[in-house]
Amino acid sequence: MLLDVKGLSAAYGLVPALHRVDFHANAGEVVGILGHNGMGKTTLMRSIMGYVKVTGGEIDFDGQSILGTAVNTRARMGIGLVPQGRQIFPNLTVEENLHVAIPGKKAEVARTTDEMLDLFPRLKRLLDRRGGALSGGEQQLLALARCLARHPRLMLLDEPTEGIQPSIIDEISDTLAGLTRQIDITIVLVEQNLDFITGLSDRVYAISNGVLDREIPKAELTDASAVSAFMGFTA
Ligand SMILES: Nc1ncnc2c1ncn2[C@@H]1O[C@H](COP(=O)(O)OP(=O)(O)OP(=O)(O)O)[C@@H](O)[C@H]1O
Repeated sequence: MLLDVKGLSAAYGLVPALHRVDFHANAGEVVGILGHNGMGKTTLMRSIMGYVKVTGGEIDFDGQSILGTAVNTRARMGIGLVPQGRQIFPNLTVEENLHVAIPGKKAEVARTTDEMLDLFPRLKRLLDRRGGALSGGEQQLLALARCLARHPRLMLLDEPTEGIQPSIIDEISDTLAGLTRQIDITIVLVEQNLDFITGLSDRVYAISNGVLDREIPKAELTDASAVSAFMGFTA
């Protein structure tokens, strides 16, 4: 098991956002977490990355507790986050956006940039374009490349389809599916898009009002009313 989250709770001041969340991801898996707006998806991703101070529970990464460690430490251990809204630099070019994400000397930066362009060939012809002038889908590819440039073992994806045209969503899905075949990576993604999540994930959980403690059985994922019940089971 690469990531094991046990009884994780988090709050904003006195307002609880996560209640005893339990889930895990095995090495090489794609794990999807489905939830409506405001259910705690972003808080969960940011808690695992270390941006949100948790109030209880445990997060083990590769058999080691990472609670209380800094974001940088978790990044060095091999955890990467592609944040909601992508947060690329709008005034830097695609190439510059990649370069600022890659640690190391010039040769290492050039080598890793080439590696990312092989994984995301669509970015090749966009290298000189400003981040702010990319479409939502292109920005998402760049955000994925920036995260992968640090060679994480676990990639956390916060709503990768948000604000992206349906036709490009399929391309993002194919790209992610291709990645899992090309490189050694474990993915945990949070989403509201059922088709996207079921198309990509080996296992799917639902989060509702900060509660996540049950996996949705595979057979139920094709039954919209069963999925709705899972998504609202604690409401
Ligand atoms: N910085 C904050 N301060 C106070 N409350 C917050 C903060 N961030 C989130 N919340 C609250 O915590 C709950 C969970 O929010 P979160 O952003 O994790 O949900 P989400 O599932 O990612 O939603 P969305 O899909 O809208 O991004 C919500 O009730 C939200 O209003």
